[in-house]
Amino acid sequence: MAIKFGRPIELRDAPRRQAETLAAPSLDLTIRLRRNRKTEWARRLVRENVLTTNDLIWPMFVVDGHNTRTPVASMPGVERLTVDQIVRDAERAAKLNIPCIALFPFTEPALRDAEGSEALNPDNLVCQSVRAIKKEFPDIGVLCDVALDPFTSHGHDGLLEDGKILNDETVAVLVKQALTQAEAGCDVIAPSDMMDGRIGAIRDALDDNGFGDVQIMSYAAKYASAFYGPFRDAIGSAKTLTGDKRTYQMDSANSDEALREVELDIAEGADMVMVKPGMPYLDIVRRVKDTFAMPTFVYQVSGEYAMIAGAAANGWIDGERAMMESLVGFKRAGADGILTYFAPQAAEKIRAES
Ligand SMILES: NCc1[nH]cc(CCC(=O)O)c1CC(=O)O
Ligand SMILES: [Mg+2]
Repeated sequence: MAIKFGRPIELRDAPRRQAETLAAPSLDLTIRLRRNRKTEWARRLVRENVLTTNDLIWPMFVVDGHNTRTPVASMPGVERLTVDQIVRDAERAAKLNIPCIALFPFTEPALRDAEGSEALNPDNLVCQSVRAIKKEFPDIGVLCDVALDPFTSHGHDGLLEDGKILNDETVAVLVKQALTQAEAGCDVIAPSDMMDGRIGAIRDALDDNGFGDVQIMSYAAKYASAFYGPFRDAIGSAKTLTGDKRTYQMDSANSDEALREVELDIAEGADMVMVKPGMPYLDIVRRVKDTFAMPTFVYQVSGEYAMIAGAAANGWIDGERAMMESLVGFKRAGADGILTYFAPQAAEKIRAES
């Protein structure tokens, strides 16, 4: 039915109802969208998007030591965990039915060097964690980030020469890092470095080395963002980072370019693609999902978490409602899943309400 000014065109010539009295004015509206919002049951009935526990990937920070949990100051409620404690949180994830966890290491400064060589140590914190988690909870998905920044003395994701990040030389190292993680038992390789050509190179190497079943989730459209600040505190690269990452991460003003990045990563063999950060880039999530119909993920990054958790801790917003609103917003934008530090809280809330 064609509609103009709130009155169906077919009804435009029909006699109008008289307003009852002037004291109680009544608009002559045939259509009132508020009817469907009147009651909780009706709101539930017409709800278009739902967040479920199946949508969640829980990022965790691992640190050397034993039986220790250290709060990350800029991420209220998030801690760095020793390997034994990572296994305890993996257990919590498994009990909450969260499908997948993501691992990020805090590397001791003494182990960092210009080449990020600790990334290739088969006994580094990430590999230790993967083995420990898989031993106790083989059915939970484990995702490992591929990039050199937790391991380099300069805090960049790649190899640095004369102030420049080398692309192809970095890709050669990332391939070795991915193989090291696959060897440890990682299920999903997630390159976050934004070098050109790394997805294809990693896919080839995985296939050639008997890891044909290891999935790749590409950080395909990753922007140079101020919202990564608390993460860099958490992995200890905030103070060491020289300069910024704008020669490899995307310019936040760009949208078409994100489609080109995603298209290439799909062509090179990505099984799943990701947009990062999340809340300021919902338009990118929507365009990527509509254009490629791929499993599309979004990372609600540390700074987004900090904004909500920090404001909530001050009593400025209702933290739980802001959390759920932000997460369903990703679903509405077309995301199939969300990497979020809120994963355990959100899963608990979903469970309590079902
Ligand atoms: N390449 C490393 C990496 N992987 C995930 C994040 C950020 C995640 C977050 O902020 O929560 C970063 C930081 C960066 O690129 O500087
Ligand atoms: Mg790319």
